[in-house]
Amino acid sequence: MATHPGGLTVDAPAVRIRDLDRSFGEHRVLDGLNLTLHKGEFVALLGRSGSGKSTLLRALAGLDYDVHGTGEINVPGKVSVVFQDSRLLPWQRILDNVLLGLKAPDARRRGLAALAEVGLAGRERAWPNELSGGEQQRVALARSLVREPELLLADEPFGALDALTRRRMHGLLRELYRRHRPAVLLVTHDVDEAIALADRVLILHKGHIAAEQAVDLDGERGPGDRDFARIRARLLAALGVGADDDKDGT
Ligand SMILES: Nc1ncnc2c1ncn2[C@@H]1O[C@H](COP(=O)(O)OP(=O)(O)OP(=O)(O)O)[C@@H](O)[C@H]1O
Repeated sequence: MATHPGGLTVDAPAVRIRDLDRSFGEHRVLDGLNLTLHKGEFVALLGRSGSGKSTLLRALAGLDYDVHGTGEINVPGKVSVVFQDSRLLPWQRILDNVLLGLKAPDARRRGLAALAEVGLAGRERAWPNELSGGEQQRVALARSLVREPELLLADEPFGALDALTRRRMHGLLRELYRRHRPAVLLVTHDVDEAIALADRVLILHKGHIAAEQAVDLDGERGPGDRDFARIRARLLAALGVGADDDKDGT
């Protein structure tokens, strides 16, 4: 908690990044980047291929061992990460994958509850290779949620799924978010996915956050909706993409 000079108490943000630089050798990828995420806020990050989205996510997750960098990063104690591939251990059953490294007296009960939440009740003894790609991503979400993160980092979590499965996963992620309320940073190439899921969309360009767009939509969010189309057009313009070029995202 922080206190304003006037005595008003406000929540500290979930994420605060100041002047972040990250370079691979001579190649500076992030350049004076500033970013704040509020507690319980769902933010999507768009940017052209190679713009540094994964580099930023890895910096937040504390996984950027091979990068030179400076800047200030403040994240909460409990951070979970979901990647494009589920990264399940093939020799561990589903429940053991969910509980990996989790030390809690009621871990098993929590693991089973998390599996039920992602629609995999009864599958706890299955092996990862017995599950479809979409089901494996459900397990990855359960593994993240069972840790009750204050910040969920997701790097193209649905990028490898077919369109229908992806839409189902959107509904699931939004529902899990509504119930657990972590702050979320979702990296995606897909403008429609960003609008469908996030409350704010950021665009990473030339090493910093070059544009931002609030998604002030209520209820169901579909590409047929007029306000959805308005936000989409703005984001595509900020990305420098013509609306007709974007059939496959950025
Ligand atoms: N380990 C590394 N060594 C050297 N350069 C790297 C390394 N990882 C990333 N880069 C470079 O850093 C830049 C940003 O990469 P990054 O993966 O963060 O981009 P991205 O926006 O996530 O791209 P994409 O959308 O294609 O996944 C790229 O030019 C990439 O080649």
